Amino acid sequence: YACVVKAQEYEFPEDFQFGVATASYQIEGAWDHGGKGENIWDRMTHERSYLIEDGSNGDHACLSYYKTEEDVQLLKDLGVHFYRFSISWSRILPTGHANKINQEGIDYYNDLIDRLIAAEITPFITMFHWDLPQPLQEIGGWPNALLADIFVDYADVLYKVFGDRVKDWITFNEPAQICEQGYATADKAPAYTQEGIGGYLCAHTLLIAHGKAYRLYYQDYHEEQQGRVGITIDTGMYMPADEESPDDEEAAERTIQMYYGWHAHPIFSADGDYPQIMKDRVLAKSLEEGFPKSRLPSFTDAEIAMIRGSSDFLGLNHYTSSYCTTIPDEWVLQRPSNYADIEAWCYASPDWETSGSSWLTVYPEGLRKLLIWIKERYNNPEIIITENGFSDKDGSLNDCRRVNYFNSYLEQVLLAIHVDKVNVTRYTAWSLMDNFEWRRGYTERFGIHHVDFDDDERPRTAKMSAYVLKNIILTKKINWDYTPGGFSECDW
Ligand SMILES: O=S(=O)(O)CCCN1CCN(CCO[C@@H]2O[C@H](CO)[C@@H](O)[C@H](O)[C@H]2O)CC1
Repeated sequence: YACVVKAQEYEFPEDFQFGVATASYQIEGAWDHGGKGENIWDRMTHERSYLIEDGSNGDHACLSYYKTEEDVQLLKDLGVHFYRFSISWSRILPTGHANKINQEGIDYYNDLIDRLIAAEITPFITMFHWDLPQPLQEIGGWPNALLADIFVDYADVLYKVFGDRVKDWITFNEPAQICEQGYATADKAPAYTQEGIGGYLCAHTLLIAHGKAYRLYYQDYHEEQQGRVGITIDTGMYMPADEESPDDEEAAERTIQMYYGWHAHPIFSADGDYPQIMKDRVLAKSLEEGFPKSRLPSFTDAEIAMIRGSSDFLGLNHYTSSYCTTIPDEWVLQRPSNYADIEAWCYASPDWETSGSSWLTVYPEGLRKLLIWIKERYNNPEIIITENGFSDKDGSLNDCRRVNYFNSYLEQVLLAIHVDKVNVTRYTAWSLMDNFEWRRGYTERFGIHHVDFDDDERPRTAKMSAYVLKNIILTKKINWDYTPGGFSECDW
């Protein structure tokens, strides 16, 4: 095994940056305070609480809306270079439309931004992390193409009000979760089941919205503000179950192209537009199902050109991977769906360590393989890992398994940088603190700080992983034998 390179002798480059991430609905609370309007997660968790594992919601969450000073102190103690957080659209524009701007909402984010800058921490803002204003859902939500221009109006307000101090923007967090889970598989708000249709219409609007928001920045703001605009797209690494099987190889490639390429190819590929394999397969399936045309909308040539290259970095959320194989015909869903369009069966290896989340198993090498895949397919873009993290259910402060996850995945980042020459410039750990984990409520914890949700003060307590991350940021190295004071040794 001499060839197994231990990444321990590698260091993170001098200018490599570390940060942590959160999202507005997951941490802020104050759901109806400070002039904020209702969003689709408020509505869904209030009206359909049975969809949330513990019947909870984000009404109070971590009460971060009232704890800016305390949370910025946590970030200072960690020594992070940047903090990735998201803006609640309905806190800035309560109806979603730019005709009514809520000054209290602006004041809240200005206070956070100014405190971060005073602490020499770069604010890294996500404009949209799933919390769509409810009135916009009532005119159809993202499947309504008109939402693209309404989103651009929102982005315009953000650039104008915060752009003098905020130079790092992400338009959308995870189009697949917003669209396929929001409008097709019902795993995310607004939890519709327009399988094979809702997700495709939603993502079509989102890609146009993203492209237009990017072009607006360069048309009206970049010259003066000199910032950057990107997008965050999530994906696992999909690998053939049997490396010798061409069918499995094809199933894996089809999956990453039609789950990840769906959103990444229009922006980051040389040609732009949806992946050809996706256009071909969805059209063929649609005609087979009796549709007069493809369920996948098509871009005009002008839209393809407008969206192509519309990102200054590639934001990547990665947690886990899968092996893929083709599914037997009898397994193929007899109804339209993205899943049936892909027609692959992907699963985690039983050998991989599990976590507190059913979908998250630990396969660090998957991250390196994915980084190489992106480098080769999208001409070596600047990659910012905008989320990576591990969940448990017990919230233990002695979170050895989370430490193991971070050390192992960061080792793969080091190998990708030094051996494979992938241009990764930043790493963001999900999450700064335990928070509202969507339909899992508070039953799954991703935080490097524990939050006591039974205490009205929502006290934050640093877990061992916070100290380990702090040490990595300080030393720019992975130190497997580092045990912070006050914690018992991990048995690896
Ligand atoms: O790769 S595989 O195909 O084998 C399995 C993929 C399963 N998906 C991956 C993306 N994930 C959304 C992550 O979602 C992100 O992660 C955090 C933790 O969930 C959330 O709290 C954040 O808000 C969100 O940005 C949902 C589950």
